[in-house]
Amino acid sequence: MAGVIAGLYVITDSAQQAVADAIRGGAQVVQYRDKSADTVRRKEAADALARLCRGAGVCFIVNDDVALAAAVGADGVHLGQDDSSVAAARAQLGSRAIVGVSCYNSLERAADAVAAGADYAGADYVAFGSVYPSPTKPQAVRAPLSLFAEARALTDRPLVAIGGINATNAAAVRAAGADAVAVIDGVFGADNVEAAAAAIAKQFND
Ligand SMILES: Cc1ncc(COP(=O)(O)OP(=O)(O)O)c(N)n1
Ligand SMILES: Cc1ncsc1CCOP(=O)(O)O
Ligand SMILES: [Mg+2]
Repeated sequence: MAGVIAGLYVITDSAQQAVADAIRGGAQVVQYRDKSADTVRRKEAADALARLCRGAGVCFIVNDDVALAAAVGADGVHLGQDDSSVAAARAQLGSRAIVGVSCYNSLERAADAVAAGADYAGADYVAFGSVYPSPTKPQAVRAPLSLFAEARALTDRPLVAIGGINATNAAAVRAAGADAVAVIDGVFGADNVEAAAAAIAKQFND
């Protein structure tokens, strides 16, 4: 696993071939995000993605579901406001797991997420967004790009931007201070997934 959250971070609900294409294009992190209640399908898809990512040396994160992350040996979990706490996730996944937290447009939420508790180290990365209108989640709260400079003043941990990011705007997001961009439509909505991933990933290459 690549332990670092940086560059292109793709989010998918399963498509194996497309994920392999995105990794070839330069994705460094893959998140399994599947809102389906079909637990058998979720386990099979997460298992397959975990194997793919392990083989490629790419970091694999499960969205929302700490138990599923543990069951498939994922590198970590991504938690939103409706999900488990960082402390509970760490207790289940162990101290080496990567725990990311959605902060929407809230610096206060980010400060709380990265704060260490008595027996846990806080979040490993924090995510802000939607930074642009998102085709996947149009109702998502919007976060200004100026938030990244403010967030950098409160933590050294990786800052992830999400929402409406593509090859055209990724450079502006990086320039604003994001260490990684989490992308669904801008990669998996493209005719050529590998090329779309490469066009975003290369903007983080220097
Ligand atoms: C990297 C990353 N950032 C933000 C989110 C959104 O998480 P959340 O707010 O819990 O919303 P859902 O994705 O669960 O609908 C994410 N998944 N990944
Ligand atoms: C899960 C999530 N949270 C905020 S925007 C978003 C979806 C991102 O998808 P896209 O890259 O297609 O805008
Ligand atoms: Mg969530």
